[in-house]
Amino acid sequence: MENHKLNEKQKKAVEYEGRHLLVLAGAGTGKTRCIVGRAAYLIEHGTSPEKIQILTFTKRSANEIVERVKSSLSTNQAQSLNGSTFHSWCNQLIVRYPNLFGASGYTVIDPDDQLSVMKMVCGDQIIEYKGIRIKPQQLIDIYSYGRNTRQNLSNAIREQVYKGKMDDETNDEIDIIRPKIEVLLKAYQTKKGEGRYIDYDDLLLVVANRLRNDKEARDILNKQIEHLLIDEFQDTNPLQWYLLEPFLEIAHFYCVGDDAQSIYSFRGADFKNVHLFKERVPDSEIMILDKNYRSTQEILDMSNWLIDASPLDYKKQLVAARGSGRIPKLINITSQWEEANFIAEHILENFTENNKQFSDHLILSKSTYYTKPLQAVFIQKKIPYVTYGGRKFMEAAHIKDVISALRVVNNHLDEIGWMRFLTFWDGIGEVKAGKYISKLIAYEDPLQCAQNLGDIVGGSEGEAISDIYNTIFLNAGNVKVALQETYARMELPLAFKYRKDWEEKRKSDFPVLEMLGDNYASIGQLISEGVLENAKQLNGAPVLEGSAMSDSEIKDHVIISTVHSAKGLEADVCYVLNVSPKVYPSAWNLGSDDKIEEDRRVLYVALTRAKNELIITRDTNSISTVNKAKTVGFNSQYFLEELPEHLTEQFINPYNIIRSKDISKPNAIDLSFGMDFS
Ligand SMILES: Nc1ncnc2c1ncn2[C@@H]1O[C@H](COP(=O)(O)OP(=O)(O)OP(=O)(O)O)[C@@H](O)[C@H]1O
Repeated sequence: MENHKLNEKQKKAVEYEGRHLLVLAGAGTGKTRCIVGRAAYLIEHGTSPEKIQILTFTKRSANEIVERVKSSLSTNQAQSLNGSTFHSWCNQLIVRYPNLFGASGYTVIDPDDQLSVMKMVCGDQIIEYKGIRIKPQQLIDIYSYGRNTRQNLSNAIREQVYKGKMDDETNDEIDIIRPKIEVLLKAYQTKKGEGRYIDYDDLLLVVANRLRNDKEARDILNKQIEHLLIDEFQDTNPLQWYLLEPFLEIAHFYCVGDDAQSIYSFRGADFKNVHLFKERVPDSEIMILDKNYRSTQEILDMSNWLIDASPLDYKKQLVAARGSGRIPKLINITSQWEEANFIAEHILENFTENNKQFSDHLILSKSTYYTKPLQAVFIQKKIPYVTYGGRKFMEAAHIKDVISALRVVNNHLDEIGWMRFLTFWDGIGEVKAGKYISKLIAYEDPLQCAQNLGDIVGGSEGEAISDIYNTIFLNAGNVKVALQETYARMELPLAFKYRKDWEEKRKSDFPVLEMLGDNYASIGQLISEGVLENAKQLNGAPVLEGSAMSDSEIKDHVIISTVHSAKGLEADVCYVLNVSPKVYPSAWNLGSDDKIEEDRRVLYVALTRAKNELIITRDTNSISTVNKAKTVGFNSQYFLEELPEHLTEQFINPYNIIRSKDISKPNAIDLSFGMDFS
């Protein structure tokens, strides 16, 4: 099993006998390996897998860890091991104990739906003061930030609207704007209650509040959970801690984290959870890992240099267990097309000549938006790729249309669901839909809706809508059939609505959706859990976002990821894009030391993903602009400004790298034909 490949310190951490442990360790030092090893160790030593809960930040890493535990054990002992995100774990608890948490009949709404509710609440009201206009999305952000950081409304407004400024003028403005925001946020909460909606953050609160206040709930879960294994502990936020705290008396905590990789403060992450671990967690210990097994020393030298230049003291100097390798390359480019072509050529060369697979290549960018030219070049050159950090399967418009029909059968008070389902049909606009909805939500149950829907809507749309509603109602116990029947009835209008890219992109998602239906016992479960899952990971059926190649053909693909979605990933060759002034750190963040340091950690995470080859690109135009700006006293605080020369090898024009293999003057052609005519 995996423990055999553990070093002394890792082994000690895996076999920890005490109550609560934090494994504090640098990039690539085996934190994931420790979680995998710990779960396997516990199971091998008699803990039943159902009593172990692994908590991660993405469904992808949860699946990966669970799969690794399973394959590291000789029998299928780990079949029922559970790994999930905080949100989906809470959701599972709520679904498993509907009475205990009192949330049955509630619909989980995703961020898009949250925005719809907020828009309904705002109507035509506008909050505007001194040139600052607060839009519904910003209201959601303030609300979510306040709840995740457990800070009061004024502080949440300060962070989200005023970039954390503390001066008197800002204080006065916050005092004026706050009451208007408060009214709308309270109206939003009321609307959620009326529609029986719970948003993602509510999932955590529902569980946390119950456990904190109810001994019976703690006793019940005490029988259910023995060990919590928590990945990326540096990125837990105060709300997550509020949820975890009551579990301290229920379960053993096994946390792994790296303070130098904390990159989620904009969602309220607080790496004090790492620094204050011993104070907050009685009966706990901290163990440290420092030997890096992922990268060669040259890659670590650059990463160490970056983090060492921080005013924060991370006490991190990673040492490569693998020894020395290639020096990182710093490629200066003049346009994104040049960058895209260089990367595409480099990958193709590796693929055809160096025996590498596409999946040996990982491309990291701060935003997916920046990678659009790269994606276009990949499509053109037929390089298969997937993107991480893009839109989720269940959040795509065509999927949400079909799901909206199921939502209104599951909860006929679901106004967002009704709005989407009714306005899907030609001839029904928002005003008409609003009138129908007020009648529909006055009914006591979905059966009455089923009986009256046709009459309320009237005409051919009324017939179609009522037919779908009744069909779902009758098949509520068989999610797959309900989905098939719904899709069969919506296919034509769907194909029309999305005619631009129906055939090549959207249509093929529906067999996946139906397959997904098989995993759920009820429509309610599909809706509440399905919105939290990324269907890409389910049943091993990949749904490619962006690539023109058909999904089933591709097993081997390049990964294009945002740095934020790249936690835990690693690859032989890594390209870190656009490490330019004004990007690292971002020009937006220059006013805040905390944000500059977070950008530094983002770059650190990116650099430390590479195993053997690290290729960094940067825009020469922005360097020359910054140089000019420097003469007038502007300081970009660019991270690579003082980069010591020996840490990287620099190139000016990337084509030189590919073409430098050729000589500059053409030889005369040598036509010795090699045919022996003797
Ligand atoms: N004891 C070991 N012997 C050999 N290889 C190891 C050992 N421990 C870890 N590795 C390898 O080192 C790499 C990094 O390990 P892992 O992903 O567990 O680190 P991590 O600390 O979670 O990294 P990060 O936080 O940067 O994502 C992996 O390829 C892993 O297989």
